[in-house]
Amino acid sequence: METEKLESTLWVGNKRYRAVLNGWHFKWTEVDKNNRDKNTISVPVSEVVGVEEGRVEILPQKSVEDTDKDFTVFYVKRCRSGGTYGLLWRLGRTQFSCPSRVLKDQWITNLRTSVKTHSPRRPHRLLVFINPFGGKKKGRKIYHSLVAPLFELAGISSHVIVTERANQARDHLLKKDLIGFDGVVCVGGDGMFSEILHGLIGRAQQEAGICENDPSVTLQPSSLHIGIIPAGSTDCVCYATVGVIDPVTSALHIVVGDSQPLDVCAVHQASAPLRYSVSLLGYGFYGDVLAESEKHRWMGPLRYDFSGTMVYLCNRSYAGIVQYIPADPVLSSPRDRTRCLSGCSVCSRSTERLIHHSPDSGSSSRSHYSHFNGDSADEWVSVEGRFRCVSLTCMSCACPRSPLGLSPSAHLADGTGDLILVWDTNPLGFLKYLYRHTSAQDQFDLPFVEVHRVKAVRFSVPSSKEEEDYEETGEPSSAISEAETGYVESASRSGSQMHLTEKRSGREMTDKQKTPDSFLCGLCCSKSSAVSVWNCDGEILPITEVFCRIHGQLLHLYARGIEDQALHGCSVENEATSYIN
Ligand SMILES: CCCCCCCCCCCCC/C=C/[C@@H](O)[C@H](COP(=O)(O)O)NC(=O)CCCCC
Ligand SMILES: Nc1ncnc2c1ncn2[C@@H]1O[C@H](COP(=O)(O)OP(=O)(O)O)[C@@H](O)[C@H]1O
Ligand SMILES: [Ca+2]
Repeated sequence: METEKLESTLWVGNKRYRAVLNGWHFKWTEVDKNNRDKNTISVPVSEVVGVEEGRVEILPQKSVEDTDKDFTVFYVKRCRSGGTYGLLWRLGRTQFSCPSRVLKDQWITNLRTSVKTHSPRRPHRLLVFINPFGGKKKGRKIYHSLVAPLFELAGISSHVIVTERANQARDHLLKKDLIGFDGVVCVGGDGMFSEILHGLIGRAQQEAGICENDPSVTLQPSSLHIGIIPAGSTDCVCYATVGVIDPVTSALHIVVGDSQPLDVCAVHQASAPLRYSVSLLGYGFYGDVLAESEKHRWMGPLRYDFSGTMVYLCNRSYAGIVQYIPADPVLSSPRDRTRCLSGCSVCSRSTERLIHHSPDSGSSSRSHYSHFNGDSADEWVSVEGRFRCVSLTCMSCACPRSPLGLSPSAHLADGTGDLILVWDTNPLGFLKYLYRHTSAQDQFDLPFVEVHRVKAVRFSVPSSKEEEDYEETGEPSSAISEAETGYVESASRSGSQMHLTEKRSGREMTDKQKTPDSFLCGLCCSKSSAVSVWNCDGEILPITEVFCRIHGQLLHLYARGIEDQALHGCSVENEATSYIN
């Protein structure tokens, strides 16, 4: 737009600059005494956070020196962070002096207009939920000292709710008036994010008159974006969508109005309410770790390391039948060694596919997905045996514990999930599998591990297992000991591949029958069970049988995916954790 263009001499300290605003970019180039150009700094106007009169400072505290020929521009500055794959965003600030007051007013007006024109998706009003008990219990401090000043600078007004109980945020989003809000901010961990996800998706279905419990309907995306300020224990959704766990970086992505679509897995259970998952839906090891960790919440984030060790020592595996509908292998593969980065072409192609193929009304139009006992049997692949863990994830699940994640080549918004089957193996083999999550070694290159890119999954327990479990205890995951150890061969992939699996019945064990493994279970968990539970983004689902369907791009986050470090020249900085300790 012509009116936004501006070019003049400006001063920064005692150095003279030629400053140019051309609509999309604001650049300033140092000019030496002989009028030769030196360094140029170029900022896309979409990354300008605010333009203020005078000489202004925001962090750590706001200060304003009201000089009439000066203005201050705040913008996004990138830094590399030690040990992570993404880029840290910091608030850059330059104080300019103009030759006249008129020119200063012109710069301020043109810069502000340019931001409005070229960055139209910025939020103006946000609903903020803070979980004061998430992670290291620093949610409130993180929000008020690091995030709120940035929102204020960007002219965002926020309504803040510090939760007083679990599910308060979900219930608020399901029932209260949300008119006027552009988005919802979650200050907490993956469990808190899950509450907000349930609230917003539920609300969108209510408003569209869609029955979300029907696995065959196409769900309606929520119109509100979600911003995540990481303040939890795992913070996997933040790490996998931004590349760093850093409140300032996340707040700046919210301020500039970034938009990252996200796949969501709907988890249908026969006799329990529908759940949604975006990070990990895990049975076996990850279910057991979560169940164990709930007893040690007082340990904070360390509870997962402690419980992970205990559950590993218990050396458990579980019988299961896994069925899945494979995704189109031509589009991508979980073993193609690519990574879903900002501007990912696989996800962009999926956007076109999803937009063109989604039914226009979005209401209860039928898709080819079947119900629990459904049809379209020819598409389903079935495997059966004993598993250390069965994991389904719509994204890489990268987190500080596992910087590349459970499935490093998974895509955030391609409408598929990755199903990881870890068959029963010896303790050393399983340790090798777990250990590979902490490095760049391929965790799928192990004989007892399979990974499939899928659209839907069913999981059940061979019928005798569950019946015996229920008969003895009245509930699926209670204290049933394991006995009668033998070996049977169970067919996988319709008999094309055979897996040697252990056969166990659900009868009480005598002391004589107890193996060293179950002795350990007696020590750490006081119970052992024939069935595990599901870990659904950090929430325990105490059932075994589930039907899962991936809904492509059902949510939008204020994020842009992990930025490729190679594409951005930036300094190295190790301050990811230096703000709040
Ligand atoms: C010998 C070294 C073993 C290291 C194993 C590392 C494997 C880590 C994979 C972690 C995947 C995490 C997926 C995210 C799950 C979260 O939804 C869930 C809840 O998070 P929050 O609400 O923030 O508490 N977190 C977990 O289930 C923790 C799993 C930790 C397993 C060790
Ligand atoms: N005020 C509260 N009191 C107790 N639990 C809460 C509160 N607010 C939220 N929760 C619940 O706490 C759980 C864990 O929250 P989260 O922020 O993910 O922390 P963490 O990552 O440490 O598990 C979530 O499932 C959420 O429902
Ligand atoms: Ca996906």
